[in-house]
Amino acid sequence: MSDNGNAQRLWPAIARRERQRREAAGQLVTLARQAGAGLVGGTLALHVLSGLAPVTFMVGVGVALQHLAAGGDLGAAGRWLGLALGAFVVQQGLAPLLLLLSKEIARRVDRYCLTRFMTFALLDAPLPVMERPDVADRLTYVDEIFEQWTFTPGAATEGGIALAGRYTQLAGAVAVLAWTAGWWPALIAAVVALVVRRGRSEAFFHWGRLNREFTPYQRQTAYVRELATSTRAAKDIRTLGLIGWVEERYAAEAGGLHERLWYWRRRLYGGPFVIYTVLAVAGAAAALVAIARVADGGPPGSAAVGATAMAVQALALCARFGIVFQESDIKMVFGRGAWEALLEIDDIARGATGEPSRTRAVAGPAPAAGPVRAGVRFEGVRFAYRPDRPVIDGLDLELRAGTSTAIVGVNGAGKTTMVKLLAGLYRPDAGTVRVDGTDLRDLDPAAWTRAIAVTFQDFVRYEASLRDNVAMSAIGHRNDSAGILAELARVGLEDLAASLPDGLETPLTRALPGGRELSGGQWQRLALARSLFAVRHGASVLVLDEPTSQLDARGEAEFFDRFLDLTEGLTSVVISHRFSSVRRADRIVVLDGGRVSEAGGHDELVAAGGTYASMFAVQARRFATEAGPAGGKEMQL
Ligand SMILES: Nc1ncnc2c1ncn2[C@@H]1O[C@H](COP(=O)(O)OP(=O)(O)OP(=O)(O)O)[C@@H](O)[C@H]1O
Repeated sequence: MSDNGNAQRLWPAIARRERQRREAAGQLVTLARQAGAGLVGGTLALHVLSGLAPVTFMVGVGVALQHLAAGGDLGAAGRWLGLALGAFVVQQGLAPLLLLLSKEIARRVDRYCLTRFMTFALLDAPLPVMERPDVADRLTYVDEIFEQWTFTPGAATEGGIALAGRYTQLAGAVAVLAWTAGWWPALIAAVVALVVRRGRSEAFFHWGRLNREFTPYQRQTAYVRELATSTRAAKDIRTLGLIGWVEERYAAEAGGLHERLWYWRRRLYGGPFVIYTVLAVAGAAAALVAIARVADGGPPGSAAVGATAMAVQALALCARFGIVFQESDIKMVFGRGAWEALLEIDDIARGATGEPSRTRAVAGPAPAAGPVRAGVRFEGVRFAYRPDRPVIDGLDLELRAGTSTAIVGVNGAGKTTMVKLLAGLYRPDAGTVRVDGTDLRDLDPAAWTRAIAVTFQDFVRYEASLRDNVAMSAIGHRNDSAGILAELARVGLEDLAASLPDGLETPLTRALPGGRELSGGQWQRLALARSLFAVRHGASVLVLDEPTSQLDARGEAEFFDRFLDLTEGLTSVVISHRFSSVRRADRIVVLDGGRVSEAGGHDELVAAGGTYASMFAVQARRFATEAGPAGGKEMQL
C-alpha cells in the first residue's frame, strides 16, 4: 500500500474515531442531565476544587520553603504553609463527600436507564422484536450489567464528571511550571501529557468496544460453569454421567475465551504501550532539560532552588496524567456499554416497527373489559417467523362467543402461534383477526389484554407469593383473597394455602425466606387458577394451551369432569395433545399446515375417519394398553 493509500485510509478512520468520541461525550451529557443540574453542577465544582488542592499544596509548601531557606519572613512562610495545610484538609474532606455525591449521580442515572429498559421490555417492544436474536442478545447484555451493578451507565456518568478534577490538576500543574520554569517546559509537559493520555485512553476505549463482542463467549463459559456448580442441572449431570463432558467443555470454552482476550490485549496495549512510554519518558526528559536550563540561567540562591523544586513536582503531576484513571476511565469505557446497547435496541425496534408501539397500558386502575358478544374470527390469516416459511397460512376460523373450541394438531402445527395471534402478541402478515367484527389492530391493546386470559404451555412460575402468583392476571384485584381461594379450589388446590406456613403470603420459591416449592402439576393447576382469576374479574375469552400436560391421570380426569364448569359462558380455546382434555369442547378443530383441515364435534370427527379419528385411535389404543383391563380414568377417552 502506497503512502497515499495509507493516508486515504487513515483520515476516514480518524474522522470516524472523532465522531465516536463526540457521540460518547454526547451520551454522557445526556445521561448526566438525568441526575439533575444542581447535583451535577455542584459535584463538578467540587471536583475542580479537589483538582486544585494538590497544586495549591505544592505551591504553598514550595513558597514557604523559599521563605524559610532565605531566612526571611517567618510569618509569610507560616501563611503559605497554612495555605498548603488548608489545601490538604480540603482534599481529604472532599474525598468522602465526592464519593457520596458521585454515588447519588450514578443512582439517579441508573434509575433512569432501568426505567427506560423496563419500559422498552414491558411496553414498547412488540414480542416479535424482543424475540429477534440481535435484540434478545442486547437485552441479556443490559440485564447482566445491571445484575453485576458495577459498570453501569450511572458509573460511566460519575466517571466522566470526575475527569474535571484530573484536567483541573493538569491545568494547575502546567500553570505552576510556566510560572516557575517558563513557557517551554510548560508547553512540552502539557503537549506530552495530552498526547500520551489520548494514546493510552484510545487503546482502552477500543478495548471497551471490543469487550462487548466477547460477551457471547463469556456467557457460554459462564453457562458451562453454572451447569457444573448449580443444583439445577446436578441431577441430570450425575445420572447421565456428564461430569467429564462438562469439564472438557469448560476447558475448551474458557481456553478459547482467554486466547481471544490475550490476542487483543497484546494488540491493543503492547505496541501503543511501548510507543507512549517512550514518548512520555522523552517528553519528561526534554521538560527537565528545559527546567535545568532555566535554573542554570537564573539568579543563584534559595528562591531559584525552591522554584526548581516546584517545577519538578509540577512536571511529575503532568507525567501522571498519562495513566489510566481508575475513578473515570474504567467506569466510562465499560459503563457506557449498557447505555449504547439500550440505544441500539431502540433503533432496531424503531426500524422494525416504524415507531415504538405500546402493547399494553401501564398497570393501574382499569375499566372492566366488556364481554365478547359475537365472537372472534380468523380471516385468511398468514404469519411467518421467517419470511419464506409461513407457520399460519390462510387460517379461517370462527370462535363463536360463549362456545368452547379445542385445537389439535401435530407438534409444530402452529397452535401456540395461533394463540399468540389471538392474544395480539403477534400481528398477522396477511389477513385479519376480528373481535366482534373489529380488527384486533384497531382495538385498545390494554382492553383486549383484560378481555382475554391465556395460560401458555410454558407459563411463568413467579418467584412471588401464592397470592401474587394467582392474582398476577388481574393484579388490581390482588386483595381479593376470597376470589383467589375460590379459584384455587376450582383447580383442585383447595388445601394448598392452608398447608403453606404463611398461607397466601408464602413465597413460592425456596430462594426466599420461608418459601416453598410446588410440584410441576401443582404449578400447572396454579397457572390455570391464574387465568380463572382473570375471568372472575372481567375476562371473557379463556385460552388454555396444554392445560393438563403435567397433571397425573387423576388430575387430567378432574379437568375433563370440570371442563364444562370452567368454560361455561366463556369463549374458550383449549389446545391439547391429550384427547381426553379436548373432547368435551363444543367444536374440535384440527390444525394442519397452518390452516384448518377438519372441524366438528368429537363423534362427528371420529365418524369421518380423518386425521382426528386416526390420532384419537392411536391414543385410545395406547391408553387402553397402558391402563390394562382395569382401565382407570384415562379410559374415559
Ligand atoms: N419465536 C419463534 N421464532 C421462530 N420460530 C418459531 C417461534 N415459535 C415457534 N416457532 C416455529 O413455528 C412452528 C410452530 O410452532 P408452534 O409453537 O406454534 O407449534 P405448536 O403447534 O404449538 O407445537 P407444539 O404442539 O409442539 O406445542 C414451529 O416450527 C416452531 O419451530
